[in-house]
Amino acid sequence: MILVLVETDPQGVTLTSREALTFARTMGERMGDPQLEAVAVGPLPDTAAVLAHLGEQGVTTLHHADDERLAAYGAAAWAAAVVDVASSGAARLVVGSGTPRGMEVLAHVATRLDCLMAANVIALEDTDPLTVSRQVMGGGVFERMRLDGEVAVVAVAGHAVDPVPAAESRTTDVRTYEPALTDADLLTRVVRTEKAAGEDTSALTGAKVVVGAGRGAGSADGFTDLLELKDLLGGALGVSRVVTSLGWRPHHEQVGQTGSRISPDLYVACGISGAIQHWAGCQSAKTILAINTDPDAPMVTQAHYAVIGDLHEVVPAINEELRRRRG
Ligand SMILES: Cc1cc2nc3c(=O)[nH]c(=O)nc-3n(C[C@H](O)[C@H](O)[C@H](O)COP(=O)(O)OP(=O)(O)OC[C@H]3O[C@@H](n4cnc5c(N)ncnc54)[C@H](O)[C@@H]3O)c2cc1C
Repeated sequence: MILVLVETDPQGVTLTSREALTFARTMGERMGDPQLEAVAVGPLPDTAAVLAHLGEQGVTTLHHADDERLAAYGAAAWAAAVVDVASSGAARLVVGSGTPRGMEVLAHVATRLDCLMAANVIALEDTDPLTVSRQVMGGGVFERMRLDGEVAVVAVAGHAVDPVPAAESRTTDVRTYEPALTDADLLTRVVRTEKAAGEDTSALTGAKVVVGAGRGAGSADGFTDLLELKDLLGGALGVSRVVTSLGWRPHHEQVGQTGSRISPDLYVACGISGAIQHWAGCQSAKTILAINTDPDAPMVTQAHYAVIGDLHEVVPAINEELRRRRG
């Protein structure tokens, strides 16, 4: 059995957990172990939506740890709940998404199961022995890792795969259980959660088109055409750290290792050099168009398409053409 720890939100199973489900299903199929089960811990915001997502991914059973002591997140308690299912079901793999919570819980799970763990995994290379590719150093370096053991824990890097539905959807059975929790499991618990004011990154991380801007914008006043392009394409603005450090744009627009990770269909990177820390946040874009005066800038050499030129000339020309075509 392949067991996936899923995180939920009011829309059902989170995007990164659905990605982890797709990844786990593919692993199971290649390992000859297609039995895919899920575990969710604590209250579910919308059970029907969660089950719809799980059924679509081919999950046969949802193990729901429903215990009031789990209402507040705590890594050790969540891990105890996951280990309960993994041990009783003899899971061969425990998979989850590489979110901060996912990583934290899975690290506890691997310790409790005394088994191997690979984090930031982006691809399955081989099944015997289990070999995966993973990204490190903020996505700038790729490693191949072999896990010589019977059971393994895998944290899947965000946006490494698309959440593709299974060939056949399932009706997912729900098994509610109360995991065995010790006092020690409950020592660390979240007591309050609050959103940082003005730091809503959802428009950027969920955008299908992102117009990126770097130092090449020139100044805080240099964004007018870039913002117009963003509006014409129905997208979001993303910027480099130089731009936020200089105070030209707010931090929640930053893309990269210390900003948001984006995976749009199109990333138009204007006046951005493509430093490794920026690349870490945009490398999952399906198509990258770089606009830059330097033909040797890493963003240009790694992009699918590039326009070599001054963004203050190129972007207004694109905007004009888009407006003309739209009449
Ligand atoms: C620990 C750490 C974490 C970091 N995290 C991040 C992060 O999350 N995100 C991030 O972005 N950076 C991050 N950085 C900073 C990163 O290393 C780079 O310094 C930064 O990404 C560079 O921003 P930039 O490309 O806008 O500027 P520059 O590197 O100065 O590049 C500007 C580019 O614009 C081009 N250009 C200039 N004028 C024009 C013009 N008129 N038209 C077209 N092109 C023009 C130039 O040719 C150049 O390629 C981090 C650094 C560290 C050390």
